[in-house]
Amino acid sequence: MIGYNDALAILRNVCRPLPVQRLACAPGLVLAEDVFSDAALPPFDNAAMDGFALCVGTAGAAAGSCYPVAGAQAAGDAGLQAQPGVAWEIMTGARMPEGLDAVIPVEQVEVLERASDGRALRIRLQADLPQGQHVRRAGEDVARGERVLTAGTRIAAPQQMLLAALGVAEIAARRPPRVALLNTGRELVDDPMQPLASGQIRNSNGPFLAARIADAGAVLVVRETVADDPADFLNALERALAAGADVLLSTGAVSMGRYDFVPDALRQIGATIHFHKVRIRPGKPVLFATLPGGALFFGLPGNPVSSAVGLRFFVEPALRMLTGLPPERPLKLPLSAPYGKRQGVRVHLKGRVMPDAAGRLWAQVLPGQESFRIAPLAWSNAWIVLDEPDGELPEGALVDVYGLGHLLGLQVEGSCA
Ligand SMILES: Nc1nc2c(c(=O)[nH]1)N[C@H]1C(S)=C(S)[C@@H](COP(=O)(O)OP(=O)(O)OC[C@H]3O[C@@H](n4cnc5c(N)ncnc54)[C@H](O)[C@@H]3O)O[C@H]1N2
Ligand code: MOO
Repeated sequence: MIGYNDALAILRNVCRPLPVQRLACAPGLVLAEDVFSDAALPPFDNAAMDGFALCVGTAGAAAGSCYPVAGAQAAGDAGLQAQPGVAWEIMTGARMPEGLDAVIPVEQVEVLERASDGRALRIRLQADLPQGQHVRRAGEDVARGERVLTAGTRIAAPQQMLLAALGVAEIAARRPPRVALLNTGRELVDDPMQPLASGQIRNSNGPFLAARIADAGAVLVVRETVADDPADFLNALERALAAGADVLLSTGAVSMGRYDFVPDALRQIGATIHFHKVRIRPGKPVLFATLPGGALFFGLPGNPVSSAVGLRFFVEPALRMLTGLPPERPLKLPLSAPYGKRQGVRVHLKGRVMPDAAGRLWAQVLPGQESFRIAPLAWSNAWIVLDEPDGELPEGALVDVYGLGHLLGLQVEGSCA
């Protein structure tokens, strides 16, 4: 049986990034090339405050100085040339009139004279005004030609904001992978309203994995439940491929039981099985294959937590490889209590990361680590991963911690005080 690192090396060899396309900017795309700005941000000098714009030079202007006001400049008004010695009323974001170099906020100005429409005609400064005050300079945020985003960045709202500000309509990117999910097992019931017959259980892996696949930046194109019949399974596989799936996932039927048909069914259609069974817990029977047309196939074990580990530690790294995201790195956090690791394999533990009263984070191994126990999974907010070999870990030992999803980060709420 291979170890996790060898399995990951096989994934790296097999998973080729999806083709690069020119696509309209949208959250979820992963940049395939660096983005350089062909505009400056801000695009022109503008006011950071509502007030009055003046030319004060390097000496600045002193409190008490008086100025006539030539007019008003609002956001959206085109540039204009200011005459020496006059002020312009100005609004936040308005283009600075040419020749003016400082803005005094309206709160620091006394209006000495107003027109009949209320417009200020003459002002006195109530504070000193240094050159450059409250002026946002062109290019201060982003210079023209600057590299603003690097290849391998996933577009989320902040990147979308930057690209929108720069007027970038299209990027060289990789689309989200398309994933199909087939849950196998004649015991499974999908309809929550359907009473369970003897021996039946509800399909809980299906909704869990569907939600996790969306969180993992992929698009679920097919989700089916199939009985323990290889022919039904292969038909469902065909439908998934016809729907354009890049990655196919199955749950169940991948271990040693009499009805564990997935490996044989895959061989029957000429799939290449790269590995089956990895030295991990839970999730040992995980299988990875390439289908004849090139689509990737992951056979996840049926036990609920085993399917979760299969998705998090095999499928999600593969999704990163397909989209050109760099490998994930775990956080290192201290264990909240001693833990004796005796499983003889790499383990993925349902964990809870919580801040103590001082705000320091601790990683707790939750009780109930068996792979059929889903209640502790619902209380977990992290995976604690302990690699081979075994050993006694004292309280405070630094361990590898992963968020629940590769794009979710660590979501810490509440406190254990
Ligand atoms: N003799 C051996 N038996 C088992 C071994 C082994 O090495 N030798 N491995 C065990 C391990 S570890 C795992 S994990 C499971 C994996 O089995 P399968 O992948 O073949 O899964 P099934 O037998 O179909 O189901 C296992 C378990 O999970 C429940 N299940 C399945 N699908 C769902 C679903 N969609 N929602 C909720 N629960 C599901 C199913 O009812 C079974 O209880 O094999 C061990 N056995
Ligand atoms: O490895 Mo199984 O996934 O322990 O239950």
